[in-house]
Amino acid sequence: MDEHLEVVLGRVQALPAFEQPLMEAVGLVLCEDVVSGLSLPGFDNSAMDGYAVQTADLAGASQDNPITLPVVGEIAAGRVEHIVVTPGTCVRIMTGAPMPRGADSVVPVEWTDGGTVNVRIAQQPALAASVRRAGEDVQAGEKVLDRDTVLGPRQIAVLAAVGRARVKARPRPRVVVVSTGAELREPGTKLGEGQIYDSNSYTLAAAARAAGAVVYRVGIVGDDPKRIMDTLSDQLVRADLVITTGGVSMGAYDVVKEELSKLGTVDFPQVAMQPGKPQGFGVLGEDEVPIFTLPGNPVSAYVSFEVFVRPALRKLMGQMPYRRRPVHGVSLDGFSSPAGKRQFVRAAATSGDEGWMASTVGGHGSHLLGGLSRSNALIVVPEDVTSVRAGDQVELWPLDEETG
Ligand SMILES: Nc1nc2c(c(=O)[nH]1)N[C@H]1C(S)=C(S)[C@@H](COP(=O)(O)OP(=O)(O)OC[C@H]3O[C@@H](n4cnc5c(N)ncnc54)[C@H](O)[C@@H]3O)O[C@H]1N2
Ligand code: MOO
Repeated sequence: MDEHLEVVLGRVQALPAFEQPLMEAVGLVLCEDVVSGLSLPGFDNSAMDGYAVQTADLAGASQDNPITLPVVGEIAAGRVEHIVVTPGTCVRIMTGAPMPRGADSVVPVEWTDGGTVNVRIAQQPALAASVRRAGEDVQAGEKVLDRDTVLGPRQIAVLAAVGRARVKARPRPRVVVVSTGAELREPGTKLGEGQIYDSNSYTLAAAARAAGAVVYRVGIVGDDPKRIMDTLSDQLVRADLVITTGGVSMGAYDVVKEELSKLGTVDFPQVAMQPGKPQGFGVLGEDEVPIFTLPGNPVSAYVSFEVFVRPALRKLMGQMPYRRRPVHGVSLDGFSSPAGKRQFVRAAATSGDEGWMASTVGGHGSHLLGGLSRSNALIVVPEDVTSVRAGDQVELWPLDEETG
């Protein structure tokens, strides 16, 4: 399994970065150091709704001994008023409004009678109280974000605040998902005898989107070799990565393996893991677009995505770490595991005061989707372990932590 993952990660390279509007860049990896062109705050301004004053005028002001000052003007946020606060006067001011010349502190309105012609002030502010200084947050010329930062809401906040409309970031990979198999029908339509709904293309499209990709779910293409190959070649123009499912084991109609093997650019190894033994990986077309041909069994397809495709998508996006961060915990159930294969067991895991605990859900069969839907983790059993007892320490992959 590790060898195959190395092959995959050796082949997939991070997508080139380009300038993106801020909202397109949410969740992407920044590919430049961002230096602020301006200071934050950009000018001295009030932190309170109140009165801009000369502090010295209010020496000794108290509840019992309020001091009255004439109000010589008013400044709201966004206004430029060239009013000067001279000794013995004050200016009504709103939060975020530029400090007028002459004033050296702000009295919050709660300490006053709220007057607009004259105001009674019952407390002396400290010098510079409630004044937000130009540049106290960010200085012009200062680096605000480092290259390789993943852009979340807090990083987008500072980018917008320093006036950036676009940033250089690695784009979301475009992923094409195709499912093969003559038995497949689209959910919402009627099933005939021997037919099943195509769940894999939905599973994989959802998983790729959760990992950050833009997904084109092509859906069912049947098992006609020409149709499969034509669809793949048509889709290549909009794909940074292609995923197919089905048709890669030993059956008489395993056409994906048969047809793609002829190209010589896709390999079909048997990987020592369960589920997910029959794998296919390689490149297609002039642009050498990476392709994963995942097994058709639904749980195998999903586990294969987790083990191989998700790390590849994260590498395309430049998002470290590529692999899921494993945790350690206790298995609450005992079960057996095949010798010589790494096994991924569906589990419901919780993390509490005593660390991680995991119960197995459903059976081990690669067709058992009911249990998969109740799981939120995989227990990973090494190749040389053939039985896990209740209470044993195990490696766990929590599956719902999209950033880890
Ligand atoms: N003689 C052997 N038979 C099988 C072997 C083997 O080594 N020797 N390996 C088994 C393993 S393990 C797996 S996994 C599967 C892989 O099969 P394929 O990738 O060829 O997939 P199919 O045969 O097309 O389908 C397998 C199974 O999955 C269902 N399926 C397929 N696509 C979908 C879909 N989009 N949504 C829902 N379910 C899907 C399909 O109906 C089959 O039941 O091969 C074993 N056999
Ligand atoms: O190894 Mo297959 O991928 O489990 O059912």
